[in-house]
Order: sequence, then C-alpha cells, then structure tokens
Amino acid sequence: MDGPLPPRESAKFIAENSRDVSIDGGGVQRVAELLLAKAAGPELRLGGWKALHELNPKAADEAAVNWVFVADTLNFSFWSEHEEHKCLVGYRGRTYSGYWSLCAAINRALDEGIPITSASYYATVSLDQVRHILRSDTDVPMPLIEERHRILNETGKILLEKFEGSFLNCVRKSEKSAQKLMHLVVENFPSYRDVTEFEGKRISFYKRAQILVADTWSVLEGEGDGCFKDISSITMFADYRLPQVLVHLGALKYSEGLLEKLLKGEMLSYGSRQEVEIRGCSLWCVELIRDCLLELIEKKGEKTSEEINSILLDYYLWDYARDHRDDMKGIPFHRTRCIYY
Ligand SMILES: Nc1nc2c(c(CN[C@H]3C=C[C@H](O)[C@@H]3O)cn2[C@@H]2O[C@H](COP(=O)(O)O)[C@@H](O)[C@H]2O)c(=O)[nH]1
Repeated sequence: MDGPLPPRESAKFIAENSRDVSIDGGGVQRVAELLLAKAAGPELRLGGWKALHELNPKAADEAAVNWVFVADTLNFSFWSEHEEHKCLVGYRGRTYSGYWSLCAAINRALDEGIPITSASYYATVSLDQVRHILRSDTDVPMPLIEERHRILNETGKILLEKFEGSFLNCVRKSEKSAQKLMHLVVENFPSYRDVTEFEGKRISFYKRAQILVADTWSVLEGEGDGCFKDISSITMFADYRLPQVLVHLGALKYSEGLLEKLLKGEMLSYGSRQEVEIRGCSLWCVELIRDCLLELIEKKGEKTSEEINSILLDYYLWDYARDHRDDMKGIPFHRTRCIYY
C-alpha cells in the first residue's frame, strides 16, 4: 500500500479543500513583512536554538543528540484544562511551563544522576520513576504521564535493538538527508507516526519526526552528521501553538462556528475534520509566508545570515507565541489530547 501524502503535499490538499479554516493573503504578506525586519537578526538563524534557550544543550556531541531524541519523543500535549492551573517545573531558580517544563524536568533528572537520556535506562524505567522524573511543583501533573511512560519503554527498546542505543547511529544511517532521517524515524518508532485521513486520502504531518530532524540539525549546528543537504524540505511543525499565533497575526482565519467551539474550550479529536483543517492550513500558511518572505528579501536585496527556511520561521513564530501569551489571550488554541503534538 502506498504511504500517506508527505506533509507539504498533505497541507496543500487540505488548504484547497478546507471549509472552516482559511488562509488570509493580506495576513500572509503582513507576517512576511514582520519577519523581514528580523531576517538579519539573531532569532532567524540556526544559532538561536542554543543562544536563546538556556535549557537546550550547548554541546554538539552524542549526549546532546540523545537529549534531543528523548525530549522530542515526549514533546506533546502540554496544555492544561485551566490556564491558571497547570504543571510547572522549577529548575535553577526559574519556573517553566508547557514544553519547557519537560526540558527542565529532563535537566533536573540529569542533575540528580538519573540517566533519563540513556536508552538502557528509559527502555525499562517504571511508571513511578517517570512520575518522579516529570513531577510538577503544582498539584497538576504533566498530562498523559502513562502514555509518556509507555512511549519511553517502547522507544528505548527499539533504539537498543536497532541503533545500538544511540540516536546518533540513526542520524548517521540517514546519510545527511533530512527526508531519509524523517522516514527512518517514522518507520522505526511507532509513536512518531502522525498520520490520518482527509477527504478519503491518507495524509501525514509527522510533527514530532520533523521537529526531531530540525532539533538534531540545530543541536549539531548544521555541521558534520547534522549537515543535512535537504534541511529546507522540512516544513513547520503542526502543533497547537502555531495555529493560535497565525490567527493572532491575521494570516489564518477560523469560521464563526469553529471559533465559537474553540472559545467554549470544546475538544477536537485527533484526525477530526476541523482538527486536520487547522493543522493543514497552518502548515500551508507558513509555506506561503516563507515564499513571500524570500521574495521580499530578494526584492530588497536584504542580507541574511543564512538561508531562511520553514524551520527557522516556525521556531521564531513559536517563540513569538510564547512571548506574546497575554496579547493572544482572546485567541483560543485548539484542544486535542494526543501523543503526536
Ligand atoms: N511548531 C512548534 N511546536 C513546538 C515547538 C516546541 C519547542 N521546540 C523548540 C522551541 C525552542 C527550541 O528551539 C525547540 O527546538 C514545542 N512545540 C509544541 O508546542 C506545544 C507546546 O507549547 P506550550 O504549551 O506553549 O509549551 C506542543 O504541541 C509542543 O509539541 C516548536 O519549536 N515549534
């Protein structure tokens, strides 16, 4: 049986057939202009991954690659029922929420001598140990703890069996192809198979597989094993924050009915029509923003420190969403509880 449509083609197909979500051309242009002002800055460059995020590894060695692998294996579903009542992790004097609470918990475990980034450890780690490692400073635990435990055991066992316990061996098998690495990951690790159906077609987003490739590229600083010749073929990562920020910036629009549903906090199930339209239109929207930005850079002869791709746009927009949480209060994010994003 043929595989699903790749993410970029899936997104184009969804955007062309979407009913409740649409892309606003004027908004796309405005976001591209916002990004143009940053094109030569520190955010829209590969080095930002380390320079702007204190919890990310500073090294570019095997241990750092295995840190990225365990972080992206668990990189899903941090949103809480009530925004003011959520999982928080204190680490080295700062308090972290959401995705960063996961990174803080990983670094806290390593400081405590728990080898959470070693496959030989997490292949057989117990549920109680995972509860301890991911413990929250509030009475709200990190969501889906049981699924995180199951996925750690499953993923650790596969990494030991097929890649001698190190994700760097999987990276090396990709022969510096981002696409090959993405497919190696989804073929070998079931929890990364972010695939569903839309209008009778099998489509894929591969959100965690794509961000894993991107973070591997970033932690290896785009050099050596991380010098992927086709890194610009990786698209933005279809999570629940990017749609929210794209609506906030006016590049994406929801129908009245869908907006009302999201404002009420109703959940959308993984693979439902509206959930797929939100993810697909967001992905396609970022592709259009990238095309528009590259045109503007060309026209203005703007100098950029390196090639701008969808990964760097995604990272920037995700950080932007983090830094503008209050401005975005009125814009709901869609609530889907799943292990894929
Ligand atoms: N599109 C996209 N989605 C991303 C990331 C990240 C973090 N990665 C980079 C960030 C800094 C470093 O550079 C990392 O490389 C997490 N997420 C998703 O967001 C959600 C969590 O959100 P909140 O509840 O607010 O923490 C959840 O679905 C999570 O999977 C990204 O970069 N892009």
